Amino acid sequence: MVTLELKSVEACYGRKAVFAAATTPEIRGGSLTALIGPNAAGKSTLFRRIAGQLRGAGQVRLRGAEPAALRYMPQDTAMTAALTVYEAVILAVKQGQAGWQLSARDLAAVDAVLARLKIGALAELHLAELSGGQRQLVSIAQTLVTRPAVLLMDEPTSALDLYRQYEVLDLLRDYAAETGAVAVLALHDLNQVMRSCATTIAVANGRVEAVGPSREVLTPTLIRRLYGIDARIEACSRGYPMMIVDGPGRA
Ligand SMILES: Nc1ncnc2c1ncn2[C@@H]1O[C@H](COP(=O)(O)OP(=O)(O)OP(=O)(O)O)[C@@H](O)[C@H]1O
Repeated sequence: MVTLELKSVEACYGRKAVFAAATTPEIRGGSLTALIGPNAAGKSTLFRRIAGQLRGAGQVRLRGAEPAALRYMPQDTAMTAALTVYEAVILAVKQGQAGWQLSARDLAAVDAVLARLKIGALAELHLAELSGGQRQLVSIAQTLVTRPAVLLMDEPTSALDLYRQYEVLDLLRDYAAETGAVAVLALHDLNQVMRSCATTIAVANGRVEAVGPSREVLTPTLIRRLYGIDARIEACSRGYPMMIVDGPGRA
């Protein structure tokens, strides 16, 4: 079982502290965890701190996996446009590996991830030729190809059409269930969170405001506190909880 836990974690840029002491209970692998909060709340900053790109006091405790088995997919992925899709995913396989030789296993992993994301037909295209959504799917392929034990994905569905958003979330949920990976996704769509993510971490104003099962955390009270929005939680025709937005909260 892979788990991730934050103990009084500080995350700052120079003297500007975004989090002074973020603490969570153990986040267990095997299902998706949402990281939610308003713009500039610190979601990307917390990912960078967990991924080791920012330093600070406190402890990021990873159990059941090595730090090298963590992959962070930033919101804006810089891609070298001269590469083809296939080459870009190969490059992701070789990251952290010694040497440039490709094994049959590496090639099979690339083929498998492209097939799973249904982008095999794009393999020979250059990244510059892709649409925004296609580029996001390639980033997801690069993130998943090494089968990481910990995934931190910053708004992984933001450029995808509605069908693809749900397809990718289902794929990530299946991946976490199959591998036992801890998978934390920063998401803005709370309906997607309620449908796909077992656990939710809510952040705002440099604090972890709530952590727990999504259905318990995502209450109208919390939504109003985080976003200033009046909302109700009802059930859709398939029984999933749905947030109905009534509008900005009245003073
Ligand atoms: N490189 C940086 N240097 C200094 N401050 C930064 C830097 N990156 C982000 N910040 C600041 O840190 C705070 C948190 O930003 P962050 O990008 O983590 O928010 P977020 O929750 O991911 O927002 P969004 O939902 O808009 O993507 C903001 O006040 C932002 O201005």
